[in-house]
Formats: sequence, structure tokens, C-alpha cells
Amino acid sequence: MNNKPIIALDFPSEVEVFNFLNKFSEPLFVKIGMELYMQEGPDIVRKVKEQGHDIFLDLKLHDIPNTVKSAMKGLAKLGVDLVNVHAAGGINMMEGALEGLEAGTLAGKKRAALIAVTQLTSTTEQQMQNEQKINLSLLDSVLHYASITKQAGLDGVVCSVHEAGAIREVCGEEFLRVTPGIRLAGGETHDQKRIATPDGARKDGSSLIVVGRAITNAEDPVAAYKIVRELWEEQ
Ligand SMILES: O=C(O)c1cc(=O)[nH]c(=O)n1[C@@H]1O[C@H](COP(=O)(O)O)[C@@H](O)[C@H]1O
Repeated sequence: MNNKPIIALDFPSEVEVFNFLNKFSEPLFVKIGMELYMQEGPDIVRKVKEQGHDIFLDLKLHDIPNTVKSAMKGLAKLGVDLVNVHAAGGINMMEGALEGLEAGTLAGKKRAALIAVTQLTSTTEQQMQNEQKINLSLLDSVLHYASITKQAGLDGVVCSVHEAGAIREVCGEEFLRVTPGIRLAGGETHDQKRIATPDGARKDGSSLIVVGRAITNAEDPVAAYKIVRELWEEQ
């Protein structure tokens, strides 16, 4: 797994995916999420992988432990690099996910890294408190989810850049902080609430950034990707 910005391939079908990917002449780190997977199924994962890209399969599993374990066992066979579940599913569910992933990983292949979503980057503290009835600050809720994720043996979490530094302090450098909600300065925020720039993410403790619309909606996606990458990698 490399540390390039992860491009979210949030497209409705395979045609748009390859129109987009064909603009690039280098291997990328891409994310296949619900929108695309629900339309194209596992075949899209195989086809994107054939082109040599690293893949984050973002299906955010959240169900009873046995169901998540079995689903992960199946997903493991796709040979992706990174997969996720919702930490709100609990420790037993996350342990089940890890067991399924280990059981399904083909002999001689590296198991995908497994991370858990803490609080979605589209959620504000007020929404969390009112709608989920969690009587904590958003940071404390995210830190709590990060600590139970670590307890379950997972490799890291999905969080916003705003919580990444605190998670690093509590859970250690090796524990991944994968941060979506990335925008270029002055860019449209859409439905995201806890946002940051690529250089802000680097300074504030992200391990990996996920960038969708700031690249995929750009007039020149290759140029937008280059800007994001330079800001992210700047020394
Ligand atoms: O798990 C994720 O990838 C995820 C978690 C989260 O808290 N927030 C979040 O935006 N994401 C995903 O990251 C991507 C962000 O896309 P943009 O907002 O277009 O950059 C989308 O594909 C989301 O599904």
C-alpha cells in the first residue's frame, strides 16, 4: 500500500470510471465505494486492479458479527489493499471482520488493512449529540471509537483531519488515520462538514487522505490530482 492521495471513484458505472482512469498514465490509489460497487459488483474491483492500481474497498460494513465476518471472508478474495467497517458495530463485530478477512485472504497474499469509520466527516458535533444521543464532544466520541477499534485489533480508523493528531497521540503512529473531507482552499464543501486541505492533513497527522469531488469534478482532473499530491507530499 502506497501513501498517494486516494481518489474516490464515486461514479455511477464502469464507463465513467475508465473514462476517468484513462486520463492518467501512472498507477493510482483509488477508492471503490457503495455507489459504484452496488451497480457493477465485484467485477469492477477486478478490472480496476488489473490496471495496477491500489484499491480501498469502502463498503462500511455494519451488521451482526457473524454476517460481517462472512461478508469479509468473501471480500478478502478480491485482493484489495484496504477495507472498512463502522466502529459503531462494536468490538465483537470488528473482531469478526478481522477473522473473516484473515480466513478469506488467499495463501501467499497480504491481508488487506482493516479500518473502522468513527464519526462520518459529514457529521457535526451538534448532529451527533442530537441524533445519535451521544453525550460527548465529537473529538471524544471519535477517540472512543478509535480506542475500541484498536482494542479489536484493527489497523486504524477513518476520521476527519481535525481528530487525526489526537488519535495519533493516543493510539500511536502505526495506527492508520485515513481522512476524507479533503478540499482545496476555497473549494465547494458539498455535504462534508469536517473538512481540511491536503497540506493541513499532512501537518495535522493524517496517514492517508481520500479525495473525491475536488479531483473528479475538476475541469482537468489530472492537474487537480497533481496539485493535491504536491500539497500532501510537500516537505
Ligand atoms: O469511509 C470513507 O471513505 C468516508 C468516510 C467518511 O467519514 N467520510 C467520507 O466522505 N468518506 C468517503 O470519502 C469520499 C469523499 O468524497 P468527496 O467528498 O467527494 O471528497 C466519499 O466517497 C465518501 O464515501
